[in-house]
Amino acid sequence: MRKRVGSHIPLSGRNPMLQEALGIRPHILVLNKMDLADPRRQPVILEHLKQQGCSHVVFTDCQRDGNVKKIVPLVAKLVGNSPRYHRAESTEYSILVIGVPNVGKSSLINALRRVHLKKGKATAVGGEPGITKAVLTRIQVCEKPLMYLVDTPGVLSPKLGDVETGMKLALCGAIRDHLVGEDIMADYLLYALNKNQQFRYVQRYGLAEACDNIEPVLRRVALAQGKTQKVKVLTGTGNVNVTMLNYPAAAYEFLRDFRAGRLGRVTLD
Ligand SMILES: Nc1nc2c(ncn2[C@@H]2O[C@H](COP(=O)(O)OP(=O)(O)OP(=O)(O)O)[C@@H](O)[C@H]2O)c(=O)[nH]1
Repeated sequence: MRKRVGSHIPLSGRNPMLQEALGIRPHILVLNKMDLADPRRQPVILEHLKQQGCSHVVFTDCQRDGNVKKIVPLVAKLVGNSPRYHRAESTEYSILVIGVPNVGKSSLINALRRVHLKKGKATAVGGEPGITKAVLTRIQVCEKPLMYLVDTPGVLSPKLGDVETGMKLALCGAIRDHLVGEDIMADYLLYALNKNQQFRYVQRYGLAEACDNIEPVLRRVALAQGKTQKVKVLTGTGNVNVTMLNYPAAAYEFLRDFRAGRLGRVTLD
């Protein structure tokens, strides 16, 4: 069994209840989107996870297949080392992929298929007739050893520890933007970028210097990206069309830039 969270949030993305449910089952932690996270933080993160009893960790980039090759041998080794899973009659592996929404679970399956089967988009091979595909569908990802993955819908811990954890998950797309509010998320993102000393936004948006105030940042984003809207204003002498900056659209753009790595590599935890 296996689970994964994003490299942006290697700690906040983990679900304590899953940790418990996994128990002694062999599992590895895949930290995907490593291309978006700060590589200098990797050793500290690994050490922290090790202290929590999580020592099988692989950082991956599923868009460029980075480190994807490491997964199958590690899974085979862990299962091989677990006496409970030694069943001579069966040599296939069925692995569950668990992770918060948007972390790249489907992308991992596709990447594994590209690497091991030289095939692109995943096709379901073991769907039981009559059972909704979305519920449980096994997808072959490797021939030797014969390995299947079962994709699961993204799961979130029913109780998020604190507000900041929720914000980090939202920034990574695990919680729908509108539920939190793009403006509040943009504000938190600016705080997080400054805290991580990641100042690429200053140059990208043509700001004079780093700042703690979201308003001038969004103003620059809106101007740079042409995020304006015409608003009709009623005056005593008739209606006037005024061009206003569209701050919500600018906030959305700011979040998109971050998620695409255009604001630099950041590890939020
Ligand atoms: N930069 C980067 N983006 C990635 C990587 N892996 C996946 N993505 C992107 O992340 C987004 C979500 O990927 P999915 O594979 O759909 O994620 P998921 O976990 O299956 O999502 P849910 O089904 O909602 O739980 C997509 O836009 C992917 O292109 C990666 O390693 N690096």
